[in-house]
Amino acid sequence: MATLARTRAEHESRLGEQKQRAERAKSLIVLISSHLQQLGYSASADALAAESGVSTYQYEVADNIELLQVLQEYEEYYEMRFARRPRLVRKLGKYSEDVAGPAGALPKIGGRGSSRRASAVAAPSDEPDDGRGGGRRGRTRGEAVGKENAGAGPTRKDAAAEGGKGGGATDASGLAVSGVAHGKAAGAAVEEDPWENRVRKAGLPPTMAANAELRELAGWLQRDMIQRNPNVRWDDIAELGGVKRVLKESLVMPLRYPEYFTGLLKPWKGVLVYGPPGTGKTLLAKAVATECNTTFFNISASSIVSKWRGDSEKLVRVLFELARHYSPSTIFIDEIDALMGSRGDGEHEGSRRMKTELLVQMDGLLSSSEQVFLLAATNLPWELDMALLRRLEKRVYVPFPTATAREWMIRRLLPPERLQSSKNVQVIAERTEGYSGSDITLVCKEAAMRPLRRLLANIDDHPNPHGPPPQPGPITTDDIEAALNAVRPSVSGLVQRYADWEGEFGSE
Ligand SMILES: Nc1ncnc2c1ncn2[C@@H]1O[C@H](COP(=O)(O)OP(=O)(O)OP(=O)(O)O)[C@@H](O)[C@H]1O
Repeated sequence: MATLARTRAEHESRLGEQKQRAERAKSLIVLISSHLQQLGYSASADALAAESGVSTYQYEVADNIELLQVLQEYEEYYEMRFARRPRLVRKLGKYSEDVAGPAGALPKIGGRGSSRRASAVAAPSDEPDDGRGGGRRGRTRGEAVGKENAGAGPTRKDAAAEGGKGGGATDASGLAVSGVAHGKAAGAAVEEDPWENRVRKAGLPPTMAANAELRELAGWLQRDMIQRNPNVRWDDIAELGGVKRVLKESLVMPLRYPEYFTGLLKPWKGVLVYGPPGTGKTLLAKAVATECNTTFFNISASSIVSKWRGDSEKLVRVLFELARHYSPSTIFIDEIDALMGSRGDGEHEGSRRMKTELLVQMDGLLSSSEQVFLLAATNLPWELDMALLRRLEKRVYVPFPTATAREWMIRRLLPPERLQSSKNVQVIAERTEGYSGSDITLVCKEAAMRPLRRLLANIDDHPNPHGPPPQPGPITTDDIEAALNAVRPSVSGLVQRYADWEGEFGSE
């Protein structure tokens, strides 16, 4: 009954999402039509109405809204978040000349090549490295598509949220595919992705395909937990050289050079990264996934516990079975302490069974040569079950950032042209000892927000939509001071405890 109720609730939520998407698509057509009309392209606007089937003449754009403004606000948001302007379109080289016709001619809407063009919207910058570390590096093996899809910034949590919203699209083979193709929902470039390809081709293991309950669990994992190339490079992560080395050695190199990792050197199957919250553990997992090009299961333990409480044992079994089926695979379990805290007397029976299942599955990995790896992250390693700890053969501490790492992060977030004085970078770096990477992001965001707040307090309520938007002033020393006072480090006082635990259980 519980399963039925859940299925019904999910179905209703999917219908709601579909309706919202259809509404959004209609609004977009009306906005584009209005924009075309403003530019005098009324024939194109008529063609758009005819081809889309939206009776644009029945709608008007609501007050204070227009396409240019929507784009402008997106640009401002992006710049505030990622400290650089988004690149909205780019040239397609020879392809563009083939399909676009003479310079200046509007492409036929819905015609050949239009989806390629639309897909380039919101592609991240591909400028060469600008010295702030945010630029693009040359593409390497395994990096094929993610640049277009992922942008430089969105986090796993963002991506998971997108996946959650993505509904339950299934392809002809009954496979849930929308989560595998996050980029599609976002309207980003859609090209063959090696992981997606692998998942599609492999379908479901026959035992799962034949069982409705297991199919449901597999569908959720495929839809919400398999992540496309997360597009985080090692160079996007400040310092942490020792941790990167261990992760490369344990999870990346064995896949690239399996011939070296045999016998005594057979690869580690379980790696634990631990340390204070916000220090980059999830980023590191994404870098592993980007580098290895494995099928990447990005699991948040708390989402398993909250969504599949009663079925979590089965879910764990299905997870590992799918990972084997789509191997090479990396299973990243974030907040593993939520799943595998120490076992106590008052523990719920279902939870006990789920933990036992995870241990059984880990044993299966450790004793096999299958290319399936478990990467687990926790903020509180001392709360982990000892039996699990023994199976996580490599344990690596992810510490708070050093002054140099902090300075590097701040330079990326607050480029010099935003600052009244470039000395402010050092001021923040010196004053943020004991802050995590995510605390530093908050400080920089708060500092950047203050000039914008001043601007918004005095802005004209009816701006000229065609004029250049007013720009916020520079971030002043007072803004930095206020931001440092407003954002305190989210964790303090545990450094010694981490050091003690590392001394006893660490294995770097
Ligand atoms: N070493 C780093 N280099 C660059 N950015 C970092 C680093 N550490 C943290 N950050 C910033 O902090 C944010 C949070 O990092 P992340 O989610 O990887 O931390 P976490 O250790 O997994 O946190 P939690 O334990 O709370 O899940 C990142 O998105 C990034 O902006």
